[in-house]
Amino acid sequence: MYGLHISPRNIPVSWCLSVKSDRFISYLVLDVYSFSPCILSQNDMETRHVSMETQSRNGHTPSLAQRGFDRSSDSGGSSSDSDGLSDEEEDDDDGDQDPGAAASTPLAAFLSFKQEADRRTGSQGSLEHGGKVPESPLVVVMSHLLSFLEQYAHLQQLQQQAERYRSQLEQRRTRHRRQVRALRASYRQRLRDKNSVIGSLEEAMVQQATPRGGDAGEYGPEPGFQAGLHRLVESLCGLQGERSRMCGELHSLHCQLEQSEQERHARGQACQQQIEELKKCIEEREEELSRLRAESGVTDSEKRVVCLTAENESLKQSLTVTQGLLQQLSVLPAQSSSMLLKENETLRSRVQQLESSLHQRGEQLSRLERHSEQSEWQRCEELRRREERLRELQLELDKERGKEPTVKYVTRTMEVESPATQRQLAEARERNELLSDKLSTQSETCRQLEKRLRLSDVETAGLQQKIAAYEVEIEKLRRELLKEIGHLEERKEEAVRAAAECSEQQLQSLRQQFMGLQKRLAALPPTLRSVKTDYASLRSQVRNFSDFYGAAVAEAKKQLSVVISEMSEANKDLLEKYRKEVALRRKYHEQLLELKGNIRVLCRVKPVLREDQQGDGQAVVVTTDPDNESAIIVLQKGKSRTFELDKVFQPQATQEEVFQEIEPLVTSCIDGYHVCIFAYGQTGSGKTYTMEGTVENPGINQRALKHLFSEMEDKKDMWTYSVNVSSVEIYNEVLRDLLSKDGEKLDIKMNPDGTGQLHVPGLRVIEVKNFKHIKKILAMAKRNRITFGTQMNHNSSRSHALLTITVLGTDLISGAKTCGKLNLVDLAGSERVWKSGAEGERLKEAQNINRSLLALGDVIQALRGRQTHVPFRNSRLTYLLQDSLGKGNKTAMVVQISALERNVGETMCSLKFAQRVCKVELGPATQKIDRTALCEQCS
Ligand SMILES: Nc1ncnc2c1ncn2[C@@H]1O[C@H](COP(=O)(O)OP(=O)(O)OP(=O)(O)O)[C@@H](O)[C@H]1O
Repeated sequence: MYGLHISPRNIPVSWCLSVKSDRFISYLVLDVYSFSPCILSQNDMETRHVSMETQSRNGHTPSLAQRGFDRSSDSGGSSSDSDGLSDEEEDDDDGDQDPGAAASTPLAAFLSFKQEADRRTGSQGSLEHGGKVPESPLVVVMSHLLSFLEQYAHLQQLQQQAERYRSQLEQRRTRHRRQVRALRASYRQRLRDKNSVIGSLEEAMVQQATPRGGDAGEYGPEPGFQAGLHRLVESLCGLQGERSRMCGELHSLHCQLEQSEQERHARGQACQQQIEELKKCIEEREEELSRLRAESGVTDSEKRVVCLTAENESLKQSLTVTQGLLQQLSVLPAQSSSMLLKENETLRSRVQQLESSLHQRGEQLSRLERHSEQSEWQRCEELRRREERLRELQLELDKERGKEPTVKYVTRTMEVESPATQRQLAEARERNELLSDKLSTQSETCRQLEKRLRLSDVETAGLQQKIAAYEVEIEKLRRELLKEIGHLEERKEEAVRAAAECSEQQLQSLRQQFMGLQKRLAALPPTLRSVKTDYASLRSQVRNFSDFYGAAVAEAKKQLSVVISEMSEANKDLLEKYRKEVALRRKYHEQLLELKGNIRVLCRVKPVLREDQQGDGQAVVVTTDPDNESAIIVLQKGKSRTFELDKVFQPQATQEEVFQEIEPLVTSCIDGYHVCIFAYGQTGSGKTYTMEGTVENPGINQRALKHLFSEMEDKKDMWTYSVNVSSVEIYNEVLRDLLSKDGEKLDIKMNPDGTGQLHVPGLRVIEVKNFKHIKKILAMAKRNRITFGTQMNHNSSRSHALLTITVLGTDLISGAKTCGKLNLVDLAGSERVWKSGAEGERLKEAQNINRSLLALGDVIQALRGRQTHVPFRNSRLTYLLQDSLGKGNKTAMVVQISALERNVGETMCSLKFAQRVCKVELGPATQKIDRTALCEQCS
């Protein structure tokens, strides 16, 4: 176990932090005066305790750091008094400044002690546990604190070094001052000597220049002149000696300078070495810090989190196992299983809660880690700034060194130019003062840094407290979790126990069931025997039943055949009756038609359309009588005239209503009659609309064919039919096939078989199978018909169109054959040439149309007058309709009229024509039926 306590017990002037383990106790002692840390083992502390007690009894309280720094402070003290020392003494003093002195600081002692402790811990741990002993977070914090202190000690060392350099600088300055003083004195001396020499020389020169009297002057030098010369020679010799002495001095100064240069160089190297060491130390610290962070500290918390997660996982697994167990025990009573499920749910939610709280704690830890990282980073920053400062100091020092040659130069030139030397001296002083100022500011900076360090210490302490609090909390949580796990384990065991009990009960009940089944199995053989006898008797019964069943079926068949024969007889009677009924219906139908007249004339009034409401004569002059379906009244020039026809359709009459009226005629075609239905009227009165109609609202043609096919379908049990279709147009008295693409000109000829029937060679006749087919044929015929736009009709049919449908029927029972023919004719519009404005080709068309219509009128007239000769051959139209318009045929004419005043003339003409037709009697219609053989005339 590790523990931390602050013990002011035996050290009244220092704070003591002790790291206590099972094996050893280490003390970190912080001197309150010098703020210098040192590490002591237990023995050291014992010794120290004794010595301090002794010293405290003597009334003296020494500082540990003071002791540790005795040497450096001593050297500082000696340097402060070095002003009065000689050069030799100063050199000795400099030589005492050992760059490796830092190794003897308390911090170095601590480091060596710590390494020793680490080594011992490692060896002991490996011996005891055979592995690594995990470091407590407290130890990690301690080591962080110590690394702080270590760096602080480095800073102090740097300060001391700076102090040393300052004192050295001061010494050099004093030495230079002394040298300058000596030089000045020697210079003055030499000046005096020179002045005296100059004075003696001047005297000599004056003496030589003075004219001498007597012979003595002419014969040899005077004794004064010789003495001056002698003095001159002497002074020259003195000057030479002086010069050589000065050279010697200069040489010695050179030597001194070189020596000092070398010293400086050595010191610079030492400084550099120290800086390198410091850097290495910092790197080591950083590595150690990262290692610690990886192994302990933050990782420790992470390990705990991992540990808790693993525990959580194991809990989850146990929960899964419990769930599996619960599923296996699903046979347990519903109540207990639901209870277990509930418990399971609560346990799961509890585990989730714990997981979430763990997650929160993990987050808190990570926040703390971030915070500590931040403070670490700040510390590193601080360290870096200090390094930079140190570098600056180094640079300044180097600069100072670089200034030496200037001083040398000054020394050299001092001999000749004294004022210049003085000026440089003054400048050097100023620089010195500036340097002093800088030094003072640096000292100030150092003090500030100290302050900051103290603040960071306080912060570290706060962080340490926080870490401790978090650890306590984590420990609490861990205990809670363990408690919860224990609780869960108990519950799980209880559930397992309950499940085991329940399964035991189940086993018991199963055993009982098994015993019961065994008993029942023992009682089964006699039952099986009785069942076997029953089965044998049943088999024999079944065999007898099949014989009985065969006889019964044969009897039933006989009875059925008798009944069927009776039924078929009855059916024959019914069929006969039905045939009679059909014949009767046909007879009545024919009688009805005969009563109505053989040519039926219907009138359809065209409604007034939007396009008709243009121009003059828009008044409606045609009216119908609602009480009389046969009457139509036309108002012309103030006079009204009533026409009586078979049927008059109102303008609003539909296509279906019109067809209903002629439907009996179409039906008679199936029965072998020749029927002709044609539309007559002025151009644009609605003939094509009535016959062909539109796509949405088809006219008589399409509806008649549809009706034919529907009738044939109804009679298919008794009759088979084949339907052939052909279509021609008569344009300008020329016959053209509307179902042929080449549009070849056709001719009407007598059938060479001698029956007197007409026949058109080359006409395309198409057999139609169903109604869809006929639609296509009608569309083709419509496309091929010639139409042009006229003043009366934008899409006027300029030809007579004839659609011929031949229906050949065969009675399936009697073999009788019928041949009916239905001619559906859309006549070209009658028009007044002057009114339609036709000319050229249109005029020719109109003339032909009118001519053929006139021929039709003539035929009608002849038929009406029962003339022996009917002029059918006067036109192609009448010639072609000969077998449908003649006697024994059924004909219906739809007269189309316009109700407008402007067409009243044509309306009158049409109605007059219709009335004439109305009076035509064709005689009773004859059925074209061959009861013995094929209908030759129709084939
Ligand atoms: N009962 C009606 N209801 C609605 N529109 C009609 C009716 N009768 C005729 N029309 C319309 O009147 C116009 C002329 O009719 P249609 O072409 O049938 O006359 P037409 O007598 O055949 O003329 P043409 O002899 O010149 O061929 C057509 O657009 C047609 O749709």
